[in-house]
Amino acid sequence: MSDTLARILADKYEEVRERSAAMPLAEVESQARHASPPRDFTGALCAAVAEGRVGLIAEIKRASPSGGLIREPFEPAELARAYEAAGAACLSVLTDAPWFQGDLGHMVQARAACSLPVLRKDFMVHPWQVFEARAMGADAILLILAALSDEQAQELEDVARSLDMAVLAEVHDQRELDRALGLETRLIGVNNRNLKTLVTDLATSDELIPLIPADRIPVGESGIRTPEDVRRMCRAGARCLLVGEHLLRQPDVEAAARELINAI
Ligand SMILES: O=C(O)c1ccccc1NCC(=O)[C@H](O)[C@H](O)COP(=O)(O)O
Repeated sequence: MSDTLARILADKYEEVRERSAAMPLAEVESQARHASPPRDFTGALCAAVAEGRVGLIAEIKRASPSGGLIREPFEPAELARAYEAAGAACLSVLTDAPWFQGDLGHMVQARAACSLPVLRKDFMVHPWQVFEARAMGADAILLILAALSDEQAQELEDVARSLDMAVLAEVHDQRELDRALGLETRLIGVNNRNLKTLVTDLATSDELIPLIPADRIPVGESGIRTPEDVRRMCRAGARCLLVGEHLLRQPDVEAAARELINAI
């Protein structure tokens, strides 16, 4: 099967089935509603942009389907501190285990090591995962429109909003963008990576970001490596960027993040 997203989702539904059997929804919801308040993810991005900087969402991931093993040794807390020192606005932490060697513990460690708001980067398909994310400290979740029906996306957004979490709605084509604009979130991520084929092309952002209405906040995602890539995303209309692999492959992640933040 060549559709990577479909394979990931099949595993994810099974994982959620097992985990929710071990802890009932009401229990994980109660933990989420009693967690300490979330950090302001959207506000941190807006503040960076208002100060004339790139609003960088710096990613923490050990591995990925397209990149294989990306960083070893892998120290989420150290990476979080380096990203914060560089001036990143927010963090994104992969928590999917089978495909990214991620773990909710990575998110907990990263968030505890800094004051930045943190996105739980995973394949969210059920409210149980949103409650779990908040219970473990997440300030924001990702909703991948390619992985969700309109009804699912709306339900997950409603749960996140009820917990004061931010939502990053991710799209890869115009149809998904139109659907994302039916949600209330202001954060619209344009993923340059096709999650079916894993091919990355920054032209996706050139095409879609100009179509995003001015009352939303476009976020360019994936395949961003150089200061010129950053300027290209800015020319398209996105001053907020989500960057992972390029940073994580550098020995000095702080310098690498600073180079991208200061590219405009
Ligand atoms: O990165 C992958 O191979 C991948 C495969 C299937 C689904 C999602 C995938 N990645 C998630 C992301 O979109 C990236 O982690 C994120 O946008 C950062 O991209 P990059 O800077 O290229 O690491």
